[in-house]
Amino acid sequence: MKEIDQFMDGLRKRNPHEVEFHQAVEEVVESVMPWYLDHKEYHREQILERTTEPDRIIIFRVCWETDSGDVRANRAWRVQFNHALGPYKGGLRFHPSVTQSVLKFLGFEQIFKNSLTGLPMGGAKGGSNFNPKGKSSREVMRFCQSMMVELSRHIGEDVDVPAGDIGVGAREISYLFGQYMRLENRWSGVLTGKGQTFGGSAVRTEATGYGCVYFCEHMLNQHGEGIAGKTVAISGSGNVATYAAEKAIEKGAKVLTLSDSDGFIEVKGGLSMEQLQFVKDLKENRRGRISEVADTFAGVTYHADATPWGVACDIAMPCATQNEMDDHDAKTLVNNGVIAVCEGANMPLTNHAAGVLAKNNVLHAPGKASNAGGVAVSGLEQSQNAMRISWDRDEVDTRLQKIMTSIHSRCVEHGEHNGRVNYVTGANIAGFKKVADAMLAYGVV
Ligand SMILES: NC(=O)C1=CN([C@@H]2O[C@H](COP(=O)(O)OP(=O)(O)OC[C@H]3O[C@@H](n4cnc5c(N)ncnc54)[C@H](O)[C@@H]3O)[C@@H](O)[C@H]2O)C=CC1
Ligand SMILES: O=C(O)CCC(=O)C(=O)O
Repeated sequence: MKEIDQFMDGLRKRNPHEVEFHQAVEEVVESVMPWYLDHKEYHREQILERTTEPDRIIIFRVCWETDSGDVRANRAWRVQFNHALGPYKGGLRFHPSVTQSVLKFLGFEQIFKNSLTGLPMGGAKGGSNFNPKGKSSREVMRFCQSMMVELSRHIGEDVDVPAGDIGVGAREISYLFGQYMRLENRWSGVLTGKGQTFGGSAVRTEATGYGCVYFCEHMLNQHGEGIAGKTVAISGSGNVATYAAEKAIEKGAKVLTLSDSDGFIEVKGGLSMEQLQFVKDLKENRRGRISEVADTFAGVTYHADATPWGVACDIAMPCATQNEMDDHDAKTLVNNGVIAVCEGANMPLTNHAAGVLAKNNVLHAPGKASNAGGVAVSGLEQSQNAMRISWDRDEVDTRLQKIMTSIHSRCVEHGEHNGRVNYVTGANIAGFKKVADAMLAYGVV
């Protein structure tokens, strides 16, 4: 379509070399453009141009000392993308692959994901190229404290509320939060994903993985299928992957794989809760490699330097990182009879891989819909903090399930055609429309 090509040419010129950002925008623009051109009021007010330009990007140096007294300098960013719907909200990522392009793609996705939750949250993302792997907890603490000195000037409970992402879990959020309190001399719900004894919400840890399975179940039910008895290949072994596995097992599915950046484990009989508990301890506390699971349990095979997508399964849940599934992987899954791909990670598929799924009628839930459970419970954590109350586990889980049901309904509303739902189109239009309407109401700002 000529309008898409023209728009993308301009975006690439304005943001040279930011390939991940180009990819995320292209996916949204391809879904939204026909609808956008039919709605002249958005077009006239240049809403697409404005939503693809971040409100601001803060870039700063983070200096810290290793345990042996050596000085290190990392780069950190906060991309405050769009706050039309509420205070900026989105995670922080610590990984050597973090660049401005990666954080712009994540911040851009976050705008529409947060819109889909129905909660008042704008979109942002941040992080650093700091690599926590192999660092002691004291080194991680010093890094977090130093990062917060600058970050604290740009965030606040009504301004911007960061949370975790890859490499940022309960330990890092606690160090960041402790330092923020020290600097500001007051308690506030400035971060989410906090420990439950100091303002964190029940179910936040589990929320992204659980939400992904809730969404997957709706998607299957909508098309006459169920989740019980299905085989599931999951990638990753971090926060999202382990809690997606937990909920899938609870619902009677058989989880065949988990992975990390070195390789994957295959459990032909299906991962047991005991094995999953071992993985959680391995990754959350001992910070070891997934191969250890195969060294410990009979019936578990380790495949080095490989991804799980060659394993025949009914459902694939990529829960590790961006572009972890390419068109070759997607073709292999299709040839092996996959019926659904449900994204736990952000943008885990290349746009070509998504094209292969669409061509072969595979149900495909995009992350901005299926992994929105995490930020949704973060939004509930903000509400609890503001009201100075805390809901119990059942209350939060019930609210999470309602939000995932509502996101699914909105995808159906905007993506259904002849009884089949295109979830990518549905999620993009539903998420975009709400942001666009708010921006129209504000005038030219
Ligand atoms: N934590 C959350 O609440 C949310 C996370 N996400 C997304 O889910 C994905 C996973 O995040 P978390 O589980 O929070 O992070 P995590 O740090 O707990 O786990 C990341 C996992 O991905 C694996 N991984 C990282 N890079 C990899 C690579 N290059 N190849 C293969 N595996 C790799 C790691 O080994 C680890 O198992 C990310 O895309 C993140 O943006 C999305 C929504 C919310
Ligand atoms: O909980 C949050 O605020 C952010 C979660 C996140 O980073 C994401 O949805 O990708």
